Amino acid sequence: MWCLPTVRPNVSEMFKCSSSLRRFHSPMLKQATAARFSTTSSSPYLPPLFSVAPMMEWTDNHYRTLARIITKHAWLYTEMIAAQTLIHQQTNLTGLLLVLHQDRFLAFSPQQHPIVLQLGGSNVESLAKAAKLSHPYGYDEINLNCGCPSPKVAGHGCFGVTLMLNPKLVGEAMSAIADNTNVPVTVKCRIGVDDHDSYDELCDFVYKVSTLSPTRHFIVHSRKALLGGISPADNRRIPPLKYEYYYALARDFPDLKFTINGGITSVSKVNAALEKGAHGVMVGRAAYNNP
Ligand SMILES: Cc1cc2nc3c(=O)[nH]c(=O)nc-3n(C[C@H](O)[C@H](O)[C@H](O)COP(=O)(O)O)c2cc1C
Repeated sequence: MWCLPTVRPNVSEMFKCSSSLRRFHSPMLKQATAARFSTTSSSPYLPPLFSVAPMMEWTDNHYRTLARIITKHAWLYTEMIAAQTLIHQQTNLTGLLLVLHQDRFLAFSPQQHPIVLQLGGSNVESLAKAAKLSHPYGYDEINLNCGCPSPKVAGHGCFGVTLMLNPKLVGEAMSAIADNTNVPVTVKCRIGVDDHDSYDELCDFVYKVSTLSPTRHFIVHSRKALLGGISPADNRRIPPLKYEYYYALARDFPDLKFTINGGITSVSKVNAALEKGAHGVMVGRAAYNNP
């Protein structure tokens, strides 16, 4: 049995922390980025210290170009791309970085490194093929979306956040993706879905995915998803954030890395999460609305 911390993290304490932009240009962040690139089998895997979340129709090439002017070190995620789309579009994939006008699916300018490709899908073969198709572009990491509650995504079989209900499938998919790439593979998930919201079920998901595949890093949007008809936007607002689930995962799986996501809206909150022990922090809406 897994258990939550007996003392709930004191959120107001988390927010009492000096805010300083210097942190983002600090030698610590530079070192973390350099260390991550030079990871060998003998050195431990390091997750990005700070990243900008994947956001459909928001974190496109234009936004990422702007973001990279602002920050050299933040990790940038693509919008989610469905594995099936890449397969259908494979004749339009050039395999070259700089042909953005011809290849709007995978091409990006080299300045955007470090950059993560987020895939969506649940068919193991399609995800493997999509990972293979993305290989020539040189993404720094491949991430699987296990958090999207959109009925367009989650409503069509096992895709997005509904994947959390099938950890074995996610483990197999991650293993197949890893077999077709030489970069780290990661999962972005919620803390639960509908009534499947116990800490035990979340641990079961993390345990199965990490034992069935080389996934060592989970990005945790720390609220559950409600599939019963609320909009994707409300699903990012209504279910309450439960950061205690995130910190408990970081405590209970010492061999894995976890990035915290959800409701982090300022530099001081980023720093507070890092000081509290988060391995990495991902910011979504705030990084778009106030770059
Ligand atoms: C417009 C929009 C589009 C999003 N698209 C995706 C997506 O493609 N993949 C994904 O994993 N999450 C997506 N998300 C969720 C964000 O990545 C993030 O988990 C969520 O916004 C919570 O973080 P925040 O409170 O810092 O915004 C999207 C969020 C927004 C606002």
